[in-house]
Amino acid sequence: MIVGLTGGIGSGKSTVAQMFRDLGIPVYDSDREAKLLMNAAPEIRQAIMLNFGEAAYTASGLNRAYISNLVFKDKKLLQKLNQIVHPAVAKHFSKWVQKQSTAYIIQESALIFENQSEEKYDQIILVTAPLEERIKRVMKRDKVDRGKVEARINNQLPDTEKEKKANFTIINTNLGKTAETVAKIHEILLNKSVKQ
Ligand SMILES: CC(C)(COP(=O)(O)OP(=O)(O)OC[C@H]1O[C@@H](n2cnc3c(N)ncnc32)[C@H](O)[C@@H]1O)[C@@H](O)C(=O)NCCC(=O)NCCS
Ligand SMILES: Nc1ncnc2c1ncn2[C@@H]1O[C@H](COP(=O)(O)OP(=O)(O)OP(=O)(O)O)[C@@H](O)[C@H]1O
Repeated sequence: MIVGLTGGIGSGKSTVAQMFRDLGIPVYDSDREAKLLMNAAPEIRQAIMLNFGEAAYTASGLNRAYISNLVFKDKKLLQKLNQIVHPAVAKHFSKWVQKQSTAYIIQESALIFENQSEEKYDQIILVTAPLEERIKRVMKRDKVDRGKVEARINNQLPDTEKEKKANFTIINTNLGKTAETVAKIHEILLNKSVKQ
């Protein structure tokens, strides 16, 4: 059974993902794998340099600050980047799935609803938190200004839209409560996987 784990920037997806890993569930981190592929796959590297210029890479690899400065204020460029990266991630994920053997596995991705890819999942878990709290968390975590966080939020759907489509919503404001909710969802998913 394939479970999607999504939520806007700073909602706490990675925090929740770690809680599921602690329960023994494999989690595929799409952000992380996208970055690895952007560095390692020659055809992706080439396509990115062609569209974003040589400055897209430095000696140490992908120049994330340079690319994010371009794409999060220009929807066409973001679309271009997504077109290059997302199919490669999807292919890599399919191979990864085949190697797993637990009752269910999770794909963590910020963009399940934005990409209209909900059909790929048997169940979808949404992580939410109040907008202002999310902005503050990311400003603190990444040491960036409010504008940088808001630019990304502007390229994501509002939680009100996502809540309608998710099977489970975790309101992540208190870590203890979040862990309790994760444990409950885990039990439900184990039950569902038996019935499948
Ligand atoms: C632009 C890049 C280089 C910036 O890297 P950076 O380390 O600053 O951010 P990171 O990848 O950790 O993303 C953090 C958050 O930004 C938001 N975000 C990232 N990519 C996107 C996108 N294409 N559209 C909307 N929001 C996005 C998400 O909330 C994500 O969780 C990077 O985000 C990227 O390569 N994005 C395109 C690939 C992608 O879509 N990844 C996300 C899911 S596969
Ligand atoms: N309930 C919480 N209370 C306080 N801080 C939290 C809580 N949940 C997560 N955080 C912190 O907020 C920040 C964002 O959380 P996390 O990285 O898990 O979010 P994310 O949704 O994966 O973000 P992104 O979309 O940027 O990858 C982290 O520094 C994390 O430690």
